[in-house]
Amino acid sequence: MSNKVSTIGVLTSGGDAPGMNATIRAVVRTGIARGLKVMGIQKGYNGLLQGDVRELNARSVSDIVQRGGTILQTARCLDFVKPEGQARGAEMCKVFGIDGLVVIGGDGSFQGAEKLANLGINAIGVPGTIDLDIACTDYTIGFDTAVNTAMDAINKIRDTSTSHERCSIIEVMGRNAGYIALWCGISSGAEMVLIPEKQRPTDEEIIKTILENKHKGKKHFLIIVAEGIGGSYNLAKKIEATTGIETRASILGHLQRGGSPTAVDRIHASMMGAKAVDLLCEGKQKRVVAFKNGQYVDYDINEALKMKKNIDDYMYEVSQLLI
Ligand SMILES: Nc1ncnc2c1ncn2[C@@H]1O[C@H](COP(=O)(O)OP(=O)(O)O)[C@@H](O)[C@H]1O
Ligand SMILES: O=P(O)(O)OC[C@H]1O[C@](O)(COP(=O)(O)O)[C@@H](O)[C@@H]1O
Ligand SMILES: [Mg+2]
Repeated sequence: MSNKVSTIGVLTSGGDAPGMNATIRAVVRTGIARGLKVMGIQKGYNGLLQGDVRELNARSVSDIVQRGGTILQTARCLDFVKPEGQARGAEMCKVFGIDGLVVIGGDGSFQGAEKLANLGINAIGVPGTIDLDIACTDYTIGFDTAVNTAMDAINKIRDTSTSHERCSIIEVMGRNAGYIALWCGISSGAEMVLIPEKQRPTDEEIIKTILENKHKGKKHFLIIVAEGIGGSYNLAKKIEATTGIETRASILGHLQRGGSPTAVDRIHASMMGAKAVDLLCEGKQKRVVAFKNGQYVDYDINEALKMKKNIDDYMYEVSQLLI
């Protein structure tokens, strides 16, 4: 079957995520294997508007499968949210002969991809975010690495917390999503996990839980707080003042977004990147690549953007039982 595209572009957009480089590599090498010309667009939609575009060959993506970040760099581009910016973006694709685009990013980036597709530049989204908050897919590139990086840091904090018989509050990323916090809570053996999707317990309830556990013989305490809940330093002061238990807060921050991707991230990233190219070759329009029920599948971008994702209630309940 003949390809429906001849030149494709690839960009990364929104927050970077470990594994994005493996996706870029897969897009470039699958594209070349399918007989396509592949153009790399630097710094997301910003680079597209500025014409920061260059051809990539198989060697351009050597030695990156194991690297965090994104060699194409990324950006949040406000101009692209406006119709004039989107029209200019479509125009720039035409200038560079790009007739299909792979957009690696989160739901915001997919909205941009949908707008480009409406302007005649077919675009396919690949879910790249450490937050796991894209509804159509069970997996987003970067999540496994971010959770493992955070877990590793939490293990280290736990060592010193145990030695001093302290309470440690650890804030992990996720402005609107509690997946990293919940997975870290269960995998690190935290007493409590505070996430934006669930009603936050009051300070008094948190303190009551700590004291109940102290009476049962617990000597140190671990509380994981998602960024979207925040307030970790204040909570630490209040716990210490009320219970007399020395309490320290640590905000892990951007270290969670970097680092060499895990095998899980490299595999999903490679498979999803290859699938995005094959969808373009088949002429499928406005799709998002997803991993659902153990299969790589694709959805219409608009349908994907309308889907809702909820934290698994049973998983949240179990996180509260294992203390
Ligand atoms: N409604 C929209 N229309 C067009 N482009 C958008 C829209 N929303 C976001 N974008 C583009 O996608 C970029 C990344 O979106 P953002 O929400 O910051 O990250 P993510 O893609 O990781 O969710 C934005 O900076 C903007 O350029
Ligand atoms: O790096 P910034 O701009 O401070 O953004 C922080 C946010 O980006 C993330 O790391 C990733 O979010 P996106 O993938 O949606 O961009 C969130 O967990 C965090 O809340
Ligand atoms: Mg997002």
